[in-house]
Amino acid sequence: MLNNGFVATASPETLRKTTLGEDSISAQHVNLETSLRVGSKIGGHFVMGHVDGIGHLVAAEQTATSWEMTFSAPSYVAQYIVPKGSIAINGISLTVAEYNPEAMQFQVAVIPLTYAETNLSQLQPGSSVNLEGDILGKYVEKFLTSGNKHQNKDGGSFITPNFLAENGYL
Ligand SMILES: Cc1nc2c(=O)[nH]c(=O)nc-2n(C[C@H](O)[C@H](O)[C@H](O)CO)c1C
Repeated sequence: MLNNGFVATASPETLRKTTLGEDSISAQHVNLETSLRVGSKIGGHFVMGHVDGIGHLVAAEQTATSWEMTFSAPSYVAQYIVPKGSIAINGISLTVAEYNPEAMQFQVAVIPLTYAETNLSQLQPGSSVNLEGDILGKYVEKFLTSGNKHQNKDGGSFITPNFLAENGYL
């Protein structure tokens, strides 16, 4: 800890996967958030801080009530994006307004509070951002692709597409 801040160590994995590894990172503003307390209200979705990959701002358009920002995402992040689902951009919990799977681009509507409090306001077309897909999608993917490894006491798999659909995951 310093008097006016703190120092963090970035591992090689972090430098590989996030914008912290880019040459242009120095002197940039960062978004800070204290950890969620167990039992407190959740204002967005579960942001783990585990960045999956880097995306880019494609375009930003100011409307009467928000900034509509379009981002591109690499395929390994795009696979977790669903319309009206959640995504973390630079650690900010945001709702996906629209998703274009062919272009691997998605849009978010940034409200004035978020625009004022985060570094989204400093992005220019082409700026890189850290993307984190919703962890719920990662668990669903794991269960659906892990075959019969997850068995109930009778040897059958209890996680089936029907089970997930009935419980609101699909
Ligand atoms: C789920 C969610 N979605 C949006 C959104 O679609 N657009 C937006 O501008 N803000 C959203 N927020 C709130 C932001 O996460 C919050 O304002 C910032 O993290 C600053 O605290 C949240 C929590």
